[in-house]
Amino acid sequence: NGTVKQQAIKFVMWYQHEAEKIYHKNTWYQWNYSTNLTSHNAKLSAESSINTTAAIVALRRKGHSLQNVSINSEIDRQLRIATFIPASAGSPESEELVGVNNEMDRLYSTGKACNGTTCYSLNPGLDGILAKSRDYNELLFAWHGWRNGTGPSIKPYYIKYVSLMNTLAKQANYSDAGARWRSRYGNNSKAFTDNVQKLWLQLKPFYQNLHAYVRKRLREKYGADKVSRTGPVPAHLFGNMWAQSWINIYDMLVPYPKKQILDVTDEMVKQNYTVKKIFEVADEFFVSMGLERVPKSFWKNSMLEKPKDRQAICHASAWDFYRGDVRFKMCTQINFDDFLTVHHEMGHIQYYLQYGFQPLNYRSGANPAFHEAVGDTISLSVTTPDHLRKVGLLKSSENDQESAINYLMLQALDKIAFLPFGYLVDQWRWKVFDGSITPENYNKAWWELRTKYQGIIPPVSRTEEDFDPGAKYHIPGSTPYIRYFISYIIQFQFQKALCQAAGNTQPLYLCSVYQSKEAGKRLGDMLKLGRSKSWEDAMEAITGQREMDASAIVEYFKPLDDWLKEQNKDEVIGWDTTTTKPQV
Ligand SMILES: C[C@H](NC(=O)O)C(=O)O
Ligand SMILES: [Zn+2]
Repeated sequence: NGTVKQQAIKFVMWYQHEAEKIYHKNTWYQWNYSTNLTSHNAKLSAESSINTTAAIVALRRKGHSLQNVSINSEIDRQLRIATFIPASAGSPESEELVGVNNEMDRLYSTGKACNGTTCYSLNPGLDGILAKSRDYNELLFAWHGWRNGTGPSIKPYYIKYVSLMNTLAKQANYSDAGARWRSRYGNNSKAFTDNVQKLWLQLKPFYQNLHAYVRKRLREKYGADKVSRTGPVPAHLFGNMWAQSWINIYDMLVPYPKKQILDVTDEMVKQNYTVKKIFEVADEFFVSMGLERVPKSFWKNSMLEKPKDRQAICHASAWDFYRGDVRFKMCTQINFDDFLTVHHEMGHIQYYLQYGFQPLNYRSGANPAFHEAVGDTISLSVTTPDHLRKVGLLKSSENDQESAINYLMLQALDKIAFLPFGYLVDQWRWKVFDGSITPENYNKAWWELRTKYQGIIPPVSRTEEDFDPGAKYHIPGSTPYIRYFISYIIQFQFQKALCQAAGNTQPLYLCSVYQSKEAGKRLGDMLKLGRSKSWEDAMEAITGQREMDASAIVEYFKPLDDWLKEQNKDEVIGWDTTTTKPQV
């Protein structure tokens, strides 16, 4: 009954429905471990990963029970479109890898730094010290303590992880795990890494301009004996555990202190903001553009605050359980950092909702950077002075040039400060996977990259007993990182396109697409594609261009770059890397 094609499609529809149930169940076991880090739950999560692959393989085989060769080949063709099974899935190495990843996640998420009997976790705790303290030695305790409490215990697992990842990559016909990760951006790895390097070189002068200004301010604050005039800066003074975002030291860097200053954290605390309120503000923005609202189940199923009675992975993440079940896991605090993170994660949730109707294989970002850019693009509108006034988080209403420079400085401390770190993490990891960085020089190679790109040095000497990459979530968490570097650039491309769609006539940095249904349609149409089309097609759908392009971020920050050039007339730009020895 019915043609071969119709019978095959009927099977694949049934297959999708069954497969969604299997994936939903497996996701729950991973969620169960991430929100309750017991060894029992680790075992269940590893078992579930193995059972899932076996169940999916069995499900596909059901199609072949139709005993008709032409239907079977049509089914295989349809299945290749509708879903995927990693070639290495179900192998003994993939089972061992799940166990190693679970243990590294647990070691990272339960890491502590103690002084005497008082012990601190990262969140809340050490990240708050890095954000608020202005005491050189207190900052040093938190920075050094966190690295002592994570790296060394993770390192042996990491060495095992690298070899398993490479074995599985080879089973899937990749030269190494880095090549497998880069393949998500297209099949020309060299062209991809050349493109990414080109973007960095375009933005490096601006970063060094910002670095020179911040170094001067930190030297004024902590003294020339701690912060040299021409060398790299001690890594623990930037308000962030990895010196990847400098917004928490904005108060030391405000260009015009007498003019309007955004202090979202202060306003949120004053207004007794709740965690739920932050999520509602973010959700409402998407809805105002005609995009999807999060389902009711989201509020019931999500973990929005750090649990009191169990250990959880606090690094924020958004989860697609399929079947319309989308969730959040975050140890949210009431501050600007987390206000931005909530919008970032709500961007992932929006993508899940928009491509939820696609075949399983297409329910993913056009490339991983697209997934990271959605929420941040919306944040560019949400954090404009105009919108913060609308939601009551900014009281003053000046919009002169000096207030604009104050505002652009805050944005640059988040977006420009991040670029070298976003770029270097996978420069290190790709070399670890291809073997040019070996366990004997993991840490030395890490700090060479950190000094070369970020212009920072460790405040205390480091040895190969340390494993500082292990003190950054994404390394033990096995989450690729170049996606964030690319996202920080393409999100301005997206914002420029959405502002055009919304009929914006203001300078790009003042544009907000709040309530613009045209902008919502432009964004929604691209999100619905998932990865059913190439990322170049998706980029064209939203911007009209087919490549990643830094001109939008350059346009957005131009007034600040000009201002910094003026400020840095007598400063040395860049840093001499001879002084990689710590300042003691
Ligand atoms: C930029 C990156 N964001 C994320 O993990 O969501 C980070 O936090 O390091
Ligand atoms: Zn993300």
